[in-house]
Amino acid sequence: MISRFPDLFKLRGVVSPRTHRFFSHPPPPPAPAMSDLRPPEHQVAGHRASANKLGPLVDGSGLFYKPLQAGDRGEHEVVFYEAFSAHAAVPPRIRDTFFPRFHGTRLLPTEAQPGEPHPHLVLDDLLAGLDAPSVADIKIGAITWPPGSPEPYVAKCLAKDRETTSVLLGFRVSGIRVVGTGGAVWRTERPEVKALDTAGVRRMLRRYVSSVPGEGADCALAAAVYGGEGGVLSQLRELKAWFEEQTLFHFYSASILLGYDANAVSATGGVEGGVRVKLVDFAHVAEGDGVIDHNFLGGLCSLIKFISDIVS
Ligand SMILES: O=P(O)(O)O[C@@H]1[C@@H](OP(=O)(O)O)[C@H](OP(=O)(O)O)[C@H](O)[C@H](OP(=O)(O)O)[C@H]1OP(=O)(O)O
Ligand SMILES: Nc1ncnc2c1ncn2[C@@H]1O[C@H](COP(=O)(O)OP(=O)(O)O)[C@@H](O)[C@H]1O
Repeated sequence: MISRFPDLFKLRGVVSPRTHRFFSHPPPPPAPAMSDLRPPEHQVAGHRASANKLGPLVDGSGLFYKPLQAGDRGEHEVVFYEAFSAHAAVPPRIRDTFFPRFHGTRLLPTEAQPGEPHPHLVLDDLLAGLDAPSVADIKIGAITWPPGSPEPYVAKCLAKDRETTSVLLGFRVSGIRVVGTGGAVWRTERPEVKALDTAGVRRMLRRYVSSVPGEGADCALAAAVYGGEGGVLSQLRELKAWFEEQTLFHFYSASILLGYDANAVSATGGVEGGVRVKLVDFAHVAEGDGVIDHNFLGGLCSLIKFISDIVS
């Protein structure tokens, strides 16, 4: 195993990883047929599956299949999930509330590589069961590359962090999809989100909880989705409390994924079935080494402030 962060294996309480154990976890459900696999309709950011590109797949069974990325990145993400899933010091409530459950890895056929099955992480589909998912992907941290990254990669990330709001705000919006009244879907385009400034980020966070079509933002759902018991704010604060303590992992380039069912927002407040606040994308997680993840924590505090301003 070649890993940029070999010490991740040495974390206390971690089950030692064996690589290429693509069928090593609790008996996996039967492999889906290629005809059942499709790119997730609700994906808002990241690499997308197409005829010549690998990307995540779903099969409607409640599972999300993320292809292992090239180089050591894919294996690194597997190692993270194995370490995190088994780590004795991770509170079960944090693991279960804020992270997708990991079901091991699996070789799957893909359209991009016919005849050459590719290993995929098998995760819970975080949007499963939502009738009309409104989704936001927010990449946390002013710095998005882990220590020890090769210089060209650092330069590429630094350029993106500067061009976007990452450096300034400690987070950037990577993609949003909102289901409005009547089922109309509004979603961001890549060039648009990349060009967002502070005012643009504020606009997007308002748009996410608005029911009007197009660009408008009435924030009609802000109290239900962002505020209240179990809303986004209270969950982010719970997550923040853990980040104020945890020194196990540094979550470079990870995103917070928000999800709610636009058809389940109650007029009297709250969202039936709750609002989902989850972390995704762990290809660049580094060892915490006894130090707080101030990069993630700072971005999280900044996001909390933006959202609480909208609620109030
Ligand atoms: O592959 P690229 O150049 O399109 O960049 C990916 C980004 O797409 P972008 O072009 O910025 O919209 C992509 O950005 P989004 O998630 O789409 O915001 C990720 O940052 C991805 O990094 P990783 O999956 O965390 O390793 C980025 O991949 P790497 O830069 O890590 O290769
Ligand atoms: N477990 C999951 N369940 C549902 N959707 C997910 C899950 N993980 C990721 N996604 C969707 O896929 C997108 C990209 O995921 P990510 O892990 O960030 O991939 P990449 O490494 O290509 O950036 C996210 O923005 C989100 O829309």
